[in-house]
Amino acid sequence: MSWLFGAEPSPAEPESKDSGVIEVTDAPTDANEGMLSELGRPIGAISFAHTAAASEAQLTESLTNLSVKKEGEKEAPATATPAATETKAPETAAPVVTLKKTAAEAEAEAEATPAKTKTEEVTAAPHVPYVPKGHVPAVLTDELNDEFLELYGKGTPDNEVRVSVQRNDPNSPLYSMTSFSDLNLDPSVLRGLAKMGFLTPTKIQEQCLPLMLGDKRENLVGQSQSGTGKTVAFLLGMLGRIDWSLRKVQCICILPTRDLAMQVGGVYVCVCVYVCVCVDS
Ligand SMILES: Nc1ncnc2c1ncn2[C@@H]1O[C@H](COP(=O)(O)OP(=O)(O)OP(=O)(O)O)[C@@H](O)[C@H]1O
Repeated sequence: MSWLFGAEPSPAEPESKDSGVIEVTDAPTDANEGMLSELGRPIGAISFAHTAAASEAQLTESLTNLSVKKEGEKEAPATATPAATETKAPETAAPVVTLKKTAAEAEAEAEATPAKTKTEEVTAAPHVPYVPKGHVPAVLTDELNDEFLELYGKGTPDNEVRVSVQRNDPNSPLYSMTSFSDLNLDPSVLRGLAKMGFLTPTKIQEQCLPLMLGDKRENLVGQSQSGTGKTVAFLLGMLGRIDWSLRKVQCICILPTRDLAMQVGGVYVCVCVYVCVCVDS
């Protein structure tokens, strides 16, 4: 499953000299297995790669192949997709950001583990473009989207309490000293984050975002425990790289299952509530 991020169509479409595509994957990796058993809780991984100047034709072909693969195979690993093979090998090794959890957090999370690790059968479904309900024009009223925030943005009341408690614990991976406004993000994105109640980044976000959004275009692999904010980390990394004036595909997000893609799409809708970008799957 892939998510495409691009700017809303505009009349003038200047060619960008730097029209590379960002590919993001979010999946558990085999390399995590040791840590999984050590920590007793799933550790997700995100990877963030800059693909040099892929043409729209290449991109369309990659996406067509992705759809074909999806129908022909039960679940193809994200790294085996044709789109992934377009990625140029990084000149230097991608930085790896890994966060370990505290004993207190391990205990608190032990109860949630069965639900998080539960695997579901994914049945092959015809490819139907997904249009998020919250995909609306950039100019939005403050009343909009409360339904989405409830569904996706803040999670269950239990989760809200858990997240807010941990965010005040300096030993928690959810704790962070910096603010999103220090991260050079578009004001509309900051507004969306504030609407979700996200004022400061979690640790994985704090460490990954400067690398993803810095002047030097670095590829990155990030690992942290489940529920520590990786999804928002890679979404912000993509959004921070989009040139809003272009009406071409600029980001592809590859996810291992349709369910996860829907979930990430929901978060995207919340974060982008004040931003005008198109999403397709
Ligand atoms: N900066 C933030 N401030 C407050 N809450 C946040 C922040 N970032 C993420 N959250 C919340 O923390 C919870 C977990 O985030 P998220 O699902 O992105 O974690 P994850 O690491 O991607 O988890 P998984 O590995 O299970 O996919 C969600 O309820 C999300 O809304």
